[in-house]
Amino acid sequence: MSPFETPEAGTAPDRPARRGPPEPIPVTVLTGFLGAGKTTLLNRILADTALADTAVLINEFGEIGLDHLFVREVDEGVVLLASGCVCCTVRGDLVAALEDLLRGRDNNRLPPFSRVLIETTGLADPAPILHTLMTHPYLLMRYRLDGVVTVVDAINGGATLDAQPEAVKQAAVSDRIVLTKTDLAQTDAEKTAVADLRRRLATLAPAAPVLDAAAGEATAERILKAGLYDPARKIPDVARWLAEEQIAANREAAEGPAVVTDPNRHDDRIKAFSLATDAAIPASTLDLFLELLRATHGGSVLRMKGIVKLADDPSAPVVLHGVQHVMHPPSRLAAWPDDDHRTRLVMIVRDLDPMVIQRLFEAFLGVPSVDTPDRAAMTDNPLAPPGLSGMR
Ligand SMILES: Nc1nc2c(ncn2[C@@H]2O[C@H](COP(=O)(O)OP(=O)(O)OP(=O)(O)O)[C@@H](O)[C@H]2O)c(=O)[nH]1
Repeated sequence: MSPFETPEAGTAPDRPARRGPPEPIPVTVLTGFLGAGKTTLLNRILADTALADTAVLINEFGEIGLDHLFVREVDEGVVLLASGCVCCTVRGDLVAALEDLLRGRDNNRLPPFSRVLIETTGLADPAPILHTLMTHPYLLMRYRLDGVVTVVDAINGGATLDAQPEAVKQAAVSDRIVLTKTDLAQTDAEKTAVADLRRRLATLAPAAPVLDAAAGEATAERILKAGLYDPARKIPDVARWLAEEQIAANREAAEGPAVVTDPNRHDDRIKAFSLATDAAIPASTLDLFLELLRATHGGSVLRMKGIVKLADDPSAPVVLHGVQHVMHPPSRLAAWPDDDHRTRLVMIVRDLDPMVIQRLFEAFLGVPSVDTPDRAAMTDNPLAPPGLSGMR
């Protein structure tokens, strides 16, 4: 009997029932650079009843994960992968999480799911993830890589492709590209930049349709069910990246996995860290902190997201999203999404010492510290960035 065949309960052992292997479960990888709009898209498509039986794995970069709080109806089908990036530090966790999902499904601990969606971190190099899904012997028996959906931010996308090689890879391996934030392109210059970005994406991923999220094109039906992932339909670089992964996998098999525990190992220039406080923050203090951050270090902050306890109503926290130089309008939640009621800000910065921001944050909160200017010294300073001097 083949290892895939199992006798039906009650059948005579000498006449095993002929049952084929279970249908492999399609896996979709949702990727895209920091803040491009992956979680927003995930929420939108999970609301589609056609995806009610989807298990979701979320990978986050940073010491404190927040994304899982914002995915609608977090239930036992949503698994938060360990801190660190799924493409390097937690590749083993990805395999373990996928195995665990199957076990849960097989022993009825989890509801039966018929699709898996993996949201990668914004910094993920997709090649190792795809390589794992396409070559791991056990995963191959029960799962099949269905497709890669890459989310690209229409406003920041061009600059991101210039500066971040991961973003180029994310676009090049995609089966579908979801272009977000086209609604924010208002001026002629911004609209021209979006048209340039579309041309660039067409060169990087010639076979991938580009779906405009703001125009309602990114429906569950259109972005999932891509068929079977086929590296041959991608630009030649993709096959090379996947081949490099095979070399890395062989080395790992020979020498054992590299022991990496630092979620910041991804790129020495990029650091993820978090700020947290119990204190309720006055809205004006938060505004000033964000304004000073933008004015002084805006170019270095790739991503900022957080949940904030405001002094006016500490029971209704505010969710903040900053993506490079764009600060998205904050939204107010009716209640805290989990038991942790502290303000938590996750920052991902490039070429900046996290301590600089940590001190700035503490100065605004009024935490005394040696060699740190207090808030008044910054805001009343005639040399303060425009818009800040004289503000309280
Ligand atoms: N105007 C507009 N805003 C959008 C759109 N898509 C996403 N956003 C906003 O962009 C911000 C970041 O979106 P997220 O979905 O958190 O981005 P992400 O890719 O999951 O972020 P990371 O997990 O940090 O990489 C949020 O404030 C969203 O509301 C869009 O099409 N238009």
